[in-house]
Order: sequence, then structure tokens, then C-alpha cells
Amino acid sequence: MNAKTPHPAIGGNWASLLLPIAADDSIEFDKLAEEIDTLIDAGVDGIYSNGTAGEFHNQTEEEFDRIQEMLAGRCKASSTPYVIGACQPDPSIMFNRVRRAAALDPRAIQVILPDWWPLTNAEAIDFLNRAADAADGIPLILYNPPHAKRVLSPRELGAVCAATPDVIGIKLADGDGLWYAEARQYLAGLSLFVPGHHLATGIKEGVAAGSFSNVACLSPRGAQTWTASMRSDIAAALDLERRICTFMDAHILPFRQEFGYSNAALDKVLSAIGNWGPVGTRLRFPYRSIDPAEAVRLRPIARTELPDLFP
Ligand SMILES: CC(=O)N[C@H]1[C@H]([C@H](O)[C@H](O)CO)O[C@](O)(C(=O)O)C[C@@H]1O
Repeated sequence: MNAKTPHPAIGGNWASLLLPIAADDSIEFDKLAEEIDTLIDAGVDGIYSNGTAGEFHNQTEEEFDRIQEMLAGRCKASSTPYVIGACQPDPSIMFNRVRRAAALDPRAIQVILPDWWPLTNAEAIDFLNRAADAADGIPLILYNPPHAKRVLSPRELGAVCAATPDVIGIKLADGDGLWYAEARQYLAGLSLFVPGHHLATGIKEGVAAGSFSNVACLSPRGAQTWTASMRSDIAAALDLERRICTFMDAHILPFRQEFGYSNAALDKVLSAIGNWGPVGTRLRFPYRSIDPAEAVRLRPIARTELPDLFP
């Protein structure tokens, strides 16, 4: 497929592939296979690898290849859409990952902007166009999280993406009403992916296409049902969003704010609370992991406060 030909739209509820990590820090590939099959069975709109939650920043190139081959093989066999994250702070490693990802024919490839010295807009355009060459016709999704070295405003993103036609979507954090107004003004035509626990708002604001989602970490099946409900009953979906945010603020964010755990640690504890697959809470060294006992403690609370996510 050529990048200038239309691509099938990407949106909805995307589950993050989380890495099961053994006590010796190795990736448990047998569990990873089981996890992928469980996500496919849950009927999510798609699965994506190597986001922050997938610890892309902490794996070897051999591990990268093995993870992506496993994801592509199992998704192809079940016709499940998949996106591969080729993100890496170093551009040359990233271009190589993009090339190898493209050979596996994903729906899209996610990249970040090189992340040591912040890029100017002109440099970002050059980088993304070269990544597009490496992607050989597979569209790109730019991942610009709040912790990136440079966080671009909707206006800046609009200017960069206008000059990078292969970038079809952006995964980013949303903001207040003004942010949504700017997103509508400058980012129309791009598929925007907002944080999972804000997806109903993003849809109501007419801005979000979907989410690479922390709610899917908690319950892939529940997040799918919730996402579908945004088309049929947005008021009910917004009510559940309010309860999800209350749960995250009270029980999940304190792990980061009070104890300094990483976002990936939070996503993994969510999956352990949901208890839907063989992921566990462990992260690779040097990152600290949340005690699995915390997941056991929070499990009944999640089910009481968010029963709709655990049908
Ligand atoms: C709150 C939330 O949904 N977090 C999700 C984020 C955001 O979608 C992204 O940072 C844009 O804000 O993406 C991930 O980190 C990722 O890349 O692995 C998964 C994580 O569950």
C-alpha cells in the first residue's frame, strides 16, 4: 500500500501489550503469547506494542523483533488489527525499528520525536518524513506524551503534520476546553488518540478517534463495551468516565505522586487488578514495581466502583 492511497481508519479501544517480566528480568514469552490470545478473545479494536507501558525503552533489538513477530503472527491469524511501536529516544535505532516493523505489515507504526535534545519543528518534519520513507507506505502515528522532551501544542502539531502526510494520527494527552477547541481548529483530519480515562470526553468533544488505553489495561473487554457505548449512549459513557477518573485519582495516581512509580508500573498494576491475563506487576530493572498485594487489595474496590467494566 502506498502512503498516498487511503488507509483504513484507525480508532476505538486499543489494548497495550504489557511485558510479563520474570524475577531474573527476562521476558516471559510463553505468557506473552497467552496474553495476546486473551486480548484477541476480548474483542478489542486492536492491540499495540511498545508504548511506554510496553517498556520499549528497556529492551534489546532481539527482544524487539521477537515481541513484534509474536504480535503480528497471532493478530494476522485472527484478523485482529495491530500497531507496532518503533519508539526509541535515538533516531537511528528508531529508523531501524521502523524498517523491521514495516516488514510485519501493521496498521500503523508509532514513533516518538528523538528525545535527548529537543527538536525544532523543521527538524521534527525532517525526522518524520525520513521515518515515513523507512515505513515504506505504512502510516505513522506520532506519540507525543506529556513527558516527552518537547510537548507540542495542537497548533505546532498541526504545522508539523501538514508537512508530513504519512503521519495519520497522534497519541497525546488532552487538556481543558481551550485545548479541545485548538485541537478542533488545528488537528482536523488526523486521528487523535487521547488517554483511556478521557475517551468519552474526547469523543463528545468531536476530537478523539480512540485511545491506546489504560482502561483497557484494567479490563480489555470492559473498555471495549464502554467504547462501543460512546456511540449509543454518550451520557452513560461520560458517567462511567467520571467514576473511572475518581477511581484512578483515589487509588492509582497516588502510586506515582506519593511513591514515584512510573506510568508503566501504574498500567501493570491496573492489569493485575483486572486479573484478566498473565502479566503481573513486575517491571524491568531499574524501574520499581508495585507490590502485587496492592492489586489484590484494590480488586474488590474496582469491581464495586466500576461494575460496568467487569461484566
Ligand atoms: C492514561 C493512559 O491512557 N495511558 C496510556 C498512554 C496514553 O494513551 C498516552 O500517554 C497519551 O496520553 O499510552 C500508553 O502509555 C503507552 O504508550 O503505553 C499506555 C497507557 O495506558
